[in-house]
Amino acid sequence: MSHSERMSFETNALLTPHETLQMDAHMSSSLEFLMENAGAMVARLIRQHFKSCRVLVACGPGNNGGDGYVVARYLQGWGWPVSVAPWKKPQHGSLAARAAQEWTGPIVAFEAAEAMRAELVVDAVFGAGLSRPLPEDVVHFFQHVPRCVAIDVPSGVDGVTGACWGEVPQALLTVALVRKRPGHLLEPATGRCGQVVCVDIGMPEEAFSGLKARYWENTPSLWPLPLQYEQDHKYTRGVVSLYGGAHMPGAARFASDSARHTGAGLVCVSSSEEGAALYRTVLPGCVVDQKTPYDSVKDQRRRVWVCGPGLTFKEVESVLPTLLEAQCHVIADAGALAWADGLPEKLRGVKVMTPHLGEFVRVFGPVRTSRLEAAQQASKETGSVIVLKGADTVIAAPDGRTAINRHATPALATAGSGDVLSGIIAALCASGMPAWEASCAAVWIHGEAGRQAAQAKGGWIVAEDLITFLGKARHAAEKSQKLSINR
Ligand SMILES: NC(=O)C1=CN([C@@H]2O[C@H](COP(=O)(O)OP(=O)(O)OC[C@H]3O[C@@H](n4cnc5c(N)ncnc54)[C@H](O)[C@@H]3O)[C@@H](O)[C@H]2O)[C@@H](O)CC1
Ligand SMILES: [K+]
Repeated sequence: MSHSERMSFETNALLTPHETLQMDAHMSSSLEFLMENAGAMVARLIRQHFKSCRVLVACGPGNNGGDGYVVARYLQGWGWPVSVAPWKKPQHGSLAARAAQEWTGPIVAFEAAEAMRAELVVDAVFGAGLSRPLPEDVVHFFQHVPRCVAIDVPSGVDGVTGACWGEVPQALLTVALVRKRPGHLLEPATGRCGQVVCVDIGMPEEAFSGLKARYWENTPSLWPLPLQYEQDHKYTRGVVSLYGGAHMPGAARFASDSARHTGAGLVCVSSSEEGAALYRTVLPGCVVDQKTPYDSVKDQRRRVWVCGPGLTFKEVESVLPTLLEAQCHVIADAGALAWADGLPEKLRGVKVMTPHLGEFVRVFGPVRTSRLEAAQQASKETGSVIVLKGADTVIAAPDGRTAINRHATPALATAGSGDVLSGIIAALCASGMPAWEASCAAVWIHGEAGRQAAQAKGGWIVAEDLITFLGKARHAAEKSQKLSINR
């Protein structure tokens, strides 16, 4: 059992609407208590973030609306001027209907004019499970809202994929209940959520029984990094190999430097005669040879390979099939992805693929669902871990485990940054981490190095800067892991 499976629903696990329904079914006798707590917590957060002002709570017919009625009651109890605008009344006898009955304050029409009169609107129309386009009148209403706080998600956000069912409200603050949802971390929803704060509503532990987390926010508690030991030598730390192209040597240089700075014990670079002469001068810390891939893979220590950075179609063709035949652990990027143009089966056996969206589409075809689902599907079909890069990098494993990374910075958008990431993944795979955990850890460390470099350099960095911060970034992850163990 992997570390993440044992963790069940730790705080970085993300809840899908389907899992929320399962929990609710489990906790049917406590739902009223949970709704009361949810409403009270949202009201408290509003009190923390805003001064007393005219509040309008927009309530839908379901439990999201139910939470809204409770929020209204608490704010009014603290002396705030509050009205409720029901979009549709809750069904008679439902939990939300009971919450609505307890609201004795003003009820106004669900109209743009009312939204404009308010100073703050609470969006309690729909929760994260909405599966149809937002009704026109809801869109129109929220176009006139001054400041908005959303319960669960801004209405119209798909809680799993982060897709928006039309023009969703722009919230300043979104209050997640129990755990965040995948959609909170994925674009375009993230941009509509504002600050996302997760609150504890007193959900008992037993509600999680039988549930197995499948989505996580990418944090260091998800992937234990190997420690350093007194007895370590370079081979226990791990060997990373790459094939260095003769035409674009910079990419292989970034990948090998980054593997070394992340902790690989040894990096071996194989190349042609012409390439090897060049790599010997620019990579003094690496073993450079002119071995054919066929000869290289005979060395059982050279199991982990980066293939693709800086390679032409012909070079990939001459290396990758041999590596896959020998069942090496291949991290495929750049040229290797271009080589598979429209034919993902050519990459069968690759451990990790690291496409950005353009490369992903080139290999797998247009994304017809969401980026999240497309990455999951591609991972399932190919058996490879898919690292779909972006501001919200998705790391999907063939068994369905999916991490979403927000630990990054726009400063990473610089040439060579992807080569650095493939080197980090390789170093962590070579140290013995399983492919998905290594990929998650690498994406986090890459983001942390970017943040540290950007801070040190005043915001604008190049790939070389990133590499010099990798050791510190790995150390930051280790420190954070120690803290979470001690908690
Ligand atoms: N276990 C938890 O995490 C808890 C969740 N709670 C709340 O429960 C919410 C989820 O409640 P629900 O599952 O009732 O979902 P919603 O509150 O989103 O309700 C959806 C309702 O709206 C109706 N609807 C959607 N589109 C419509 C349309 N175009 N025309 C007419 N009706 C339409 C649906 O048929 C459904 O009845 C969460 O968002 C959260 O606010 C809280 O009450 C506390 C406990
Ligand atoms: K909402």
